[in-house]
Amino acid sequence: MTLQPVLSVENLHAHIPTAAGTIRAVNGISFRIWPGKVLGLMGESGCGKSITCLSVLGLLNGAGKIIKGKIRLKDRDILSLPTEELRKLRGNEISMIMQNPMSSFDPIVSIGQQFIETIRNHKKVTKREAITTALECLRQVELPCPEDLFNRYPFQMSGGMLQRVMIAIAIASNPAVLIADEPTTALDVTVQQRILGQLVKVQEKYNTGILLVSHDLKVIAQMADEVAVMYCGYIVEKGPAMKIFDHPLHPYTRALLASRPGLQKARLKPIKGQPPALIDLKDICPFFERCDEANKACLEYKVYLTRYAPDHFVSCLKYASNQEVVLYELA
Ligand SMILES: Nc1ncnc2c1ncn2[C@@H]1O[C@H](COP(=O)(O)OP(=O)(O)OP(=O)(O)O)[C@@H](O)[C@H]1O
Repeated sequence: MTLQPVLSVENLHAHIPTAAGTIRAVNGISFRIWPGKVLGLMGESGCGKSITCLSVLGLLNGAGKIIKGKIRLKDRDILSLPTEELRKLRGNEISMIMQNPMSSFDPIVSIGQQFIETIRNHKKVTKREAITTALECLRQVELPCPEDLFNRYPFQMSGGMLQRVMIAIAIASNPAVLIADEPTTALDVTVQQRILGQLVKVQEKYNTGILLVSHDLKVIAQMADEVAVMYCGYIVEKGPAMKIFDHPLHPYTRALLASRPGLQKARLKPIKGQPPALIDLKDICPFFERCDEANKACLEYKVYLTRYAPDHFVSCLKYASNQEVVLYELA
């Protein structure tokens, strides 16, 4: 039997219309998530990571629009599903854990009530069955005294505890895919490690495929099997985590690794300049202005993400063969 990805995203474009112009937030990205594997999505702030997650979850909600592309959850075409079907899918086969757990809970409803309602929104079970499932899931994420937590309100819990409740809610449906957008950013290091440990348990126990978004390279290095590096709405490099961290190819990936506290001991070197505005982004290599290795040819040829090794992809003229580049049309 051939292994099927749990989620596949193909040539996804998502734009945000604003009064000042169109923000090209996601520009033709493709990736797959495999059962029981973690894809780490990393890149600077504003590069389109969250808009990618929201697109996959069908939660752009009018703020943005998917212009083209395909998103498949196993063999279902998510983009063609009616809103109600998509809502059922969310919280069932595809679950999410967001950066700020406090804003994901209703402050005036107890944790237990919110947990039970979420379960019963997606499954035809009695209240008693929902309580049993909820308590079991809270125990799985090693929260002490789940019965006591049931009666608490979100403000009576720490960020780390709420994040674990979010994971408990996410696993209640045994999801095929879990989208975790900066799940540990707001937490101190000890709590962060506990949350990451929980995610690994979910991944192993349920064979869940995880899309893990983080700007923390250590988190990505610790968790990801594969990594996609995003810049200005493009994936500029993609491959096994070991290759991306040990032998990065794209000048942006190398600059990003050198600029962030991560695994290397060398002194941090900030990336010069700023990313270009995504409003009416020009159709040239988005890293051109900041790249130490750029030359005139970068302005003449367009390079797509191309295969450098069987499992390693990069979009940079340096690595492209003649067949893989296209002359820009002169304006
Ligand atoms: N609701 C919105 N209205 C207008 N622009 C938006 C909106 N949400 C995101 N953007 C813009 O879309 C682009 C991509 O944003 P996105 O939130 O996906 O980036 P990100 O990589 O997740 O950043 P961060 O790491 O800071 O969360 C940015 O230029 C951002 O300013």
